[in-house]
Amino acid sequence: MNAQQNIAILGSGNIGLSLAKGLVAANICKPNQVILTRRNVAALDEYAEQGYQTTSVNTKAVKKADIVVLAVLPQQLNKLLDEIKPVIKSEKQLLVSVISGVSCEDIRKHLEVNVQVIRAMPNTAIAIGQSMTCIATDNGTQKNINLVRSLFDTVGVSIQINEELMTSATALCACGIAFFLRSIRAASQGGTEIGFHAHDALRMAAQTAKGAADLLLQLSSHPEQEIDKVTSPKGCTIAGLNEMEHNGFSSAMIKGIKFSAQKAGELYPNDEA
Ligand SMILES: NC(=O)C1=CN([C@@H]2O[C@H](COP(=O)(O)OP(=O)(O)OC[C@H]3O[C@@H](n4cnc5c(N)ncnc54)[C@H](OP(=O)(O)O)[C@@H]3O)[C@@H](O)[C@H]2O)C=CC1
Ligand SMILES: O=C(O)[C@@H]1CCC=N1
Repeated sequence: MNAQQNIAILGSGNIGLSLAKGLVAANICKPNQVILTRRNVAALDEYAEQGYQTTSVNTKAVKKADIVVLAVLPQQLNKLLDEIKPVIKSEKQLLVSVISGVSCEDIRKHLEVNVQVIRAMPNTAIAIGQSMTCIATDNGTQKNINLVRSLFDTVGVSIQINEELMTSATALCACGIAFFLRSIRAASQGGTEIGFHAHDALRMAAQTAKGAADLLLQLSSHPEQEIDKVTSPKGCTIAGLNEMEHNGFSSAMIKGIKFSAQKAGELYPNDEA
């Protein structure tokens, strides 16, 4: 982004603020180029103090912005689109939606404007530059796809996928953060049962999980290849692994991800009361 461009984040909650922090931390833009909105604007006071623009008036934010990020809940989207409809100009703004379960076409149909819409599915690790972000569009130009990918590449890794896979990407990557966090938490609880203080157990489990992920990412190897290096014959690793599998470890993760993806496809429309 150049110094004259602004990005509006409509719906500055968990993911909207994580995105804002990530973009500023990566030096993509200054806080004063980011316009944060939410209805309870007082909750954004600490961001206003840091130099971000804040407002509860979405139309004001859209008018100033080159890139408009939609980051409300699926059930809050229709009201938001009704509000910004009069100020969306197809030739001016690029819409980026991080909203789960809402297609580019759903958004254009509601706005009745042929604006470019690019979907991005990041996760909360975006705040520390470690997101896995999936990008999809049905009408974005290559130039704008490249722009959006370049934004998300500075705050993690992005890939472009077909739009029909976005609900699957939501489950695997966006919800996935929670699934891996819960497994680290479970490992730390096991660690406490076998003798470590809770804070030590959590740190040890988290660093071990990071090492496991980096083995795959840095060596481009397969999990089973790395597991084979850990499991000594008649050893304690295979004993522990098999006990976990007898209790449904892999099956629970697979079923959870499938259920999550199904739910992601059912989130919209379901307007907030
Ligand atoms: N959390 C995550 O890890 C991820 C979430 N997503 C998607 O991002 C979206 C947001 O999720 P999340 O950040 O968790 O949800 P949050 O509830 O934390 O954030 C939504 C924000 O939108 C604001 N909001 C609601 N209505 C309006 C409105 N009309 N105008 C302006 N702001 C509004 C709310 O504040 P207020 O009530 O004050 O208006 C709230 O701060 C969802 O669609 C979700 O599917 C995608 C990837 C990852
Ligand atoms: O739980 C949710 O619905 C959102 C979508 C992805 C992450 N959080």
